[in-house]
Parts: sequence; C-alpha cells; structure tokens
Amino acid sequence: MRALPEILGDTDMTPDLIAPSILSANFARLGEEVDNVLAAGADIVHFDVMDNHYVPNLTIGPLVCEALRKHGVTAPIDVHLMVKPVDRLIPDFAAAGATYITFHPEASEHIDRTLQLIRNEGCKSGLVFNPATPLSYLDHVLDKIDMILLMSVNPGFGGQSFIPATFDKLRRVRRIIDESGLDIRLEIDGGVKADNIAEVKAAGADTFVSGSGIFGKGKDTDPHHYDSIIRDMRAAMAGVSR
Ligand SMILES: O=C(CO)[C@H](O)[C@H](O)COP(=O)(O)O
Ligand SMILES: [Fe+2]
Repeated sequence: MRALPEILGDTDMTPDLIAPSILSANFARLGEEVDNVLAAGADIVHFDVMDNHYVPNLTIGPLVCEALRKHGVTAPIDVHLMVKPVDRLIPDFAAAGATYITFHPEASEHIDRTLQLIRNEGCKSGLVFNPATPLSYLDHVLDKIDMILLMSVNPGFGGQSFIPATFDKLRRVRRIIDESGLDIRLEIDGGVKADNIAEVKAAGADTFVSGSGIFGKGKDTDPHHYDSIIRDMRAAMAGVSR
C-alpha cells in the first residue's frame, strides 16, 4: 500500500482514490487478482453486490468479502449494495470486514435508518444515485453520509459506456459537499477509464471506480498491465483541479 503523501492529489488535501471493481476480475483467482491490483497502486477494493432483483444480475455476498479478509487483504473494501431489501445484509457485511457500505435509496424503505445502521455497525455509509435518481434524496441525511456514489451507467453490469450527463451531476454534488463543510467522498462508478478519468476528476470526483478499465483488455498479454493502467490513470489526473 502507498504512503498517504504519495496519494495526495495535486490541488487539494483530498487524495484521489482508485477503486478497481472486482466485478471484472477473474473470480477463479480473486485473491491473487486483488493482491496484484493493490500491489500495482490501487487504493481500495470496490465490491459489487447484485441480487437479481434490484438489478438483473447476481454476484457475490459477505462470504466472499470475508474470504478476501482471511486471504490477507487489508485495504479498505467498498461494498456497493445493489440489493433490495438492504438492511438485512448490513450486519453480515460489517462482520465480513466491509469498510464502506453504500446502497441505493430506492432499495430502502427508511433511508435515514439504513444510514444509521451502517454507522452503528462500525462502517462508513454511502448513498448511491443512478443516472435518473434525483439528488433530493440527500436532503436531511447529509450529516449521516461518508460517501456519495454517482452511477455513470445504469447498475447491473460492467463494461458499459459513461453517460455524459453525469458530469453536470458531479459538479452539482461537488458544490453540495463543499458548501456543507462535511467530510464526504464523491465516488464515480461506471465507464471510467484512463482516457476520461481527468475529466471526471475536474467535474468533482475524488474516488474512481473502474472495472473493465483495469481488469479488462490487456491483462492477459501484459504481465505489468495493472501497473501501467494505474500509472496512466494517475498521470492523467496529475495537475487536474477538482
Ligand atoms: O456497479 C457497477 C455496475 O453496476 C460496477 O461497479 C461498474 O459498472 C464498474 O464496471 P465498469 O468500470 O466496467 O463500468
Ligand atoms: Fe459498483
């Protein structure tokens, strides 16, 4: 893992965090994939949980999170819950070693209660906004949030294209966070790659999920693929102001 000064952004004191989404990793060798991407300089592990109900896909649960911890992963694990209902799984993920737990407001009957439950379980809490989800869900709960995650694709699958309307939404959320004075991360998820990450940072993001952009093409032919792709991402963001 890299030292804090190395991961500080150029223009402010909020470090840029690169969060590979393991949705696009090789699940048959998941521990090794996570070790390799962290050794290549990634900061946190993005862990997509899909239930074939809230989204039309089915992935992994708390057992896999626990297995990564037992394997020796010490980096923060950022659990993105695409499940409905949400609350039942939160204590299980907390016990399994999750660091962040984020959920979609449409999937919770009581958003305030779910946010409090996440913090009470000792994790950092976050709300996730689909491309068409209004930001009004932030009203009245901002002080209970550690991370706002904007989806730049519709949830359910990796490898989709970044939806350009997200840039405006990022700028609006950046303003809300800055005006609040609260310590809240702004994460972006979907279609982020080395060639658009600078623009995404300039619009306000500080935490960058990338699945197919990191685990996709190139890794089977180049043994240093993860190092070079993460280096390219940092180089693209260097000198870019949020
Ligand atoms: O939450 C997700 C999908 O619902 C994934 O985190 C996301 O799509 C990452 O994959 P990619 O970078 O390939 O778009
Ligand atoms: Fe995700």
